[in-house]
Amino acid sequence: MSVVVYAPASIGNVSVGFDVLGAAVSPVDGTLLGDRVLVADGGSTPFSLSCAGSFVDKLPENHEENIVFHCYLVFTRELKKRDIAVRPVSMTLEKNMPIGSGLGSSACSIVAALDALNRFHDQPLDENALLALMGEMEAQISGSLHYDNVAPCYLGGLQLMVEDEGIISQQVPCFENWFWVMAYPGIKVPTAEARAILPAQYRRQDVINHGRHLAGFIHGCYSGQPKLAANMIKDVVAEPYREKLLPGFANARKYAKEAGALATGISGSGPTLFSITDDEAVAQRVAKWLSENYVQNEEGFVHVCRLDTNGSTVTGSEL
Ligand SMILES: Nc1ncnc2c1ncn2[C@@H]1O[C@H](COP(=O)(O)OP(=O)(O)OP(=O)(O)O)[C@@H](O)[C@H]1O
Ligand SMILES: N[C@@H](CCO)C(=O)O
Repeated sequence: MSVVVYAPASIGNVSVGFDVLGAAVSPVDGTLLGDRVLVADGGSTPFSLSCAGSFVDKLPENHEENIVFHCYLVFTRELKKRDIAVRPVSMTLEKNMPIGSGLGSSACSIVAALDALNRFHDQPLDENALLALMGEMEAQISGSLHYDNVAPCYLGGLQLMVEDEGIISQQVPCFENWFWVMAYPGIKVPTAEARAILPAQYRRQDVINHGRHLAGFIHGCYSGQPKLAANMIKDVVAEPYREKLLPGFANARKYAKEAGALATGISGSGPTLFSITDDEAVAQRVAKWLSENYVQNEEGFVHVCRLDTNGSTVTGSEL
């Protein structure tokens, strides 16, 4: 028996909810924008890991530094705590996501690995326990606990972190007709560095605006007011400080607005940007412009996406 799990790209923060809001996305043309992990019977070897995929060269050379190995360690730790037998596993990571991109690349590997390990063992951990482990792994990589990539990547859709009453994250309704244009310029911005440049404290007016924007956005989503929700997509917490890490971001946002996009922001800690529109022609026009003007090298790409409401999914038993 073996299982392959696909985990999609995600947009941390969605501009308006620093560390507490995230959205999973998938390209409309069916391209797999996410990592896949295969877990198969390891036979007489307790654990092995091999890696493939278009971004395999960007992974740490030592497999013990790969987050997938650490996922195996924490998963087996949890099984041992519960007196559940750990099976020998042979794992393969298909690394399709650029690292340090703002697309939740580490979250893709973490979610695909833990979901696949759990399925291979007949789901001994429930959704919340597994999500808590995913958060632990993301914190190990970025230096702080935030679920805004792993939660949408695992559960799908637009997710709000409530982190109370035993609930980590819950889904918020969003607008099915929105296109999310994702543009990765091809340069790297490490999450830990993009967090280190943020202020430790904020002015009262910024706190008020942040609360107004996030509450207004969630209200717009629940009351079916797309224009209000889109107008609320403004970031006073991270974007003003991170913009300098993203060459051409201000220009790109200006172009997208003139072209008719509803909102544009930094995806996670960047350098990927997202731009929202409800008009496919606008999405294609913005995507073309971003390909020609925001992408900096051959590693960059642009995808027109929809919200991925599935989150991580089984794609079969072979890669
Ligand atoms: N399987 C893996 N996938 C991605 N990064 C990994 C993996 N294993 C180890 N790493 C390391 O984790 C770090 C990930 O860095 P970072 O958090 O900036 O990337 P990211 O997850 O792509 O960021 P973002 O969430 O903004 O997309 C890198 O140092 C990378 O070498
Ligand atoms: N909320 C996180 C997402 C990083 O992937 C940040 O903006 O730092």
